[in-house]
Amino acid sequence: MASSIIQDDRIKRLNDKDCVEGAYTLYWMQQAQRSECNHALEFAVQRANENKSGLLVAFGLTEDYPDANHRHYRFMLEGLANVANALNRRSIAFVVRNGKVPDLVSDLARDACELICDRGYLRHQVEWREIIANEAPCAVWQVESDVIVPVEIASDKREYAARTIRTQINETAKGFFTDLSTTSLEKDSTRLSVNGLDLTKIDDVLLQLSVDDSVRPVDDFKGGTSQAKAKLKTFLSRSLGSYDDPISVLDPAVSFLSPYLHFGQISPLAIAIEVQQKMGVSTDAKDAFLEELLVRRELAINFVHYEKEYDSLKCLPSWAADTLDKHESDKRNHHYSATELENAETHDPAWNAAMIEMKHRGYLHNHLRMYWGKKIIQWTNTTAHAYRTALDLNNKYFLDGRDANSYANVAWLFGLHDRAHQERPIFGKVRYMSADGLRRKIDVDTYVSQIENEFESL
Ligand SMILES: Cc1cc2nc3c(=O)[nH]c(=O)nc-3n(C[C@H](O)[C@H](O)[C@H](O)COP(=O)(O)OP(=O)(O)OC[C@H]3O[C@@H](n4cnc5c(N)ncnc54)[C@H](O)[C@@H]3O)c2cc1C
Repeated sequence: MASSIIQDDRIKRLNDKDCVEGAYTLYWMQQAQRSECNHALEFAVQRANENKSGLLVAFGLTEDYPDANHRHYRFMLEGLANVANALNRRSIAFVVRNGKVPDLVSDLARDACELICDRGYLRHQVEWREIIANEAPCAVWQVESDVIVPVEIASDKREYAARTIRTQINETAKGFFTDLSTTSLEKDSTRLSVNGLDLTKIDDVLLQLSVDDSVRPVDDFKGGTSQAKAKLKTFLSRSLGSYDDPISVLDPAVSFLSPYLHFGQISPLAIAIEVQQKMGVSTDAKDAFLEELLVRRELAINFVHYEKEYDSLKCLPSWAADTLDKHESDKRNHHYSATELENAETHDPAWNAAMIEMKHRGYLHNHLRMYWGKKIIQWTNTTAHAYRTALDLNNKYFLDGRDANSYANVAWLFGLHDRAHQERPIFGKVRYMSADGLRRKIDVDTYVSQIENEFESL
């Protein structure tokens, strides 16, 4: 059922200042880059109507966003162009400005009655909110919209594994499966005059930005909510029903939604509701998908929220750190530098194909990500070097990189959220994955020839 009610658990005051006289109510959009099923946006509309003010939505584009390159910026700008059109249709003003995010938001906050922001969980996102809540002369509200269950409701501590958070998250999720309807903005705000970047000319915007352009945009993924919804529609009609079946390499039954989730171009709640409501699909298939979207994804968010060292090996459980340490000097039969790995110059055609696909498509199926990452541990000389190489390549090439999922899953390769296994060379008690293990999951030969055919000439 559609409702404009935003659960109190999603809302938090970030300072104790009052609502003041101002030219507009300001929504600083950063994580939830969408106009649909965005609790922060709907809350901002409600506050603007209450304040009898217009609504300005502002996005801060910074050239030195951690680890971002041309591939990420283009995808994001395509999404922001979608947001601009959608907000315009709702008579809401939207501005994207380039600069230091806290400075440009604080600048706009000087003329605001109130400021509303959404919620990302990485270190710099938290720091930006703290600075802005301090500097804004008005009340600042945070509204959490990129999880199904608000992170502190899911758990009040860092969880050990999926098994320790699953019951609580599945139980509490029931209270949050409420679709969100839109509230009309009473005061047309499209005439608010604020200068920003022209999103009808993304190429020009990209030329103005000094960002790393060594990683090119990809053909298979275009950014934006409309693209995300098209992917979801295809997934629901063609693949959800076989989500719990073994994968076909040529046509994997996955949603391809991770880049859109990463940039907040689609809401996890909206996806989950559509999955639940889909007729003619088994409960097992739906549950298997929700295990990933709800339990695993929100376990990763629990991890970056409660673990300060989420991007360092210090985050590992002690059993994993100890066993890797004990086996660090074990002999490696193959040894590659970070450059050889990045150039896909190993003896293993399946691994090379995965690296090539990652570089050119910006995406890999989960089984291939596992194999790719486990082999980096096996073929590099220290755990620290393996961790840094895997995380750097992950964040450089994946469109969904630099996400809570990136940090949790790269650390998972080294034992995070996992249990001890039978001890073996190099890995110690950390889970191992062999080439045969990959062969049991996918048709490796077909996969390798498919990648060679598709990307050989590039
Ligand atoms: C070494 C390694 C690195 C990874 N790096 C990333 C990364 O940088 N960014 C990223 O989003 N995911 C990462 N993952 C998790 C997972 O592989 C991807 O989320 C998934 O493959 C994305 O494809 P999809 O959207 O088609 O997934 P689907 O199977 O359609 O799943 C739907 C959604 O559920 C979530 N999900 C699926 N699998 C996982 C998982 N294992 N853990 C947490 N959430 C999951 C994602 O949000 C995904 O979009 C990594 C996994 C491994 C093993």
